Amino acid sequence: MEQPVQTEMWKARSLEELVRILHRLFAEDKVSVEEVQALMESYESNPDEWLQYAQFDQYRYTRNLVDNGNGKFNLMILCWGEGHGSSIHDHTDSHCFMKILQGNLKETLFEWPEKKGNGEMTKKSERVLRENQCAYINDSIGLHRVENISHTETAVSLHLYSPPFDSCNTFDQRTGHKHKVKMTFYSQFGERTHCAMAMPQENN
Ligand SMILES: N[C@@H](CS(=O)O)C(=O)O
Ligand SMILES: [Fe+2]
Repeated sequence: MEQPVQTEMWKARSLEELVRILHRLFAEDKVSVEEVQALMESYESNPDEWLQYAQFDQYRYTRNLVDNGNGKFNLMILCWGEGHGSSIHDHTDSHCFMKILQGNLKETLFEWPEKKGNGEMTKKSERVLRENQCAYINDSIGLHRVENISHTETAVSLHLYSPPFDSCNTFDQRTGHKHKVKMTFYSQFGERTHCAMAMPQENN
């Protein structure tokens, strides 16, 4: 009988421990997507540990930097008010892990538009991600839109991007046309980011 490949199983008992193990994994030359996903899923969300990073905005979802992973990854907490959502976007050739810390998020997958296309984008699938679940996406899987469809509950998610990036493309669902946007942090390490220039918050 074939033995299943034994990957090391980690359990992160706190957010701090999760960050510590992530640093260890990303210090290696090769990082396993499955291992990172399983590790992030193993952390049982405890609001006491992440509340300091969870800063909400009235109008749109916020991105709050938790750790810069020694340059190898960015770990951040995204806060979604009732009805907040992203546009359809790519992930700039990075790996993207998304774990739900509180509430539910709907993820809709789309195909990349045709090079010279000019029509409605093709929806591939949709699903609802629930507390403690960890999803994964990269550009070869496709594009996605993420939404907190609840009108009564906020949602909080933990995202890991490797390598880190600060811009991505957003796509118009009707035409497939893309538009490069810069992404900013609402807070970093628990401190509200100062906007030196009166720059509008340009998430996707
Ligand atoms: N990739 C998005 C969040 S999500 O909608 O996956 C971001 O980093 O802002
Ligand atoms: Fe995303």
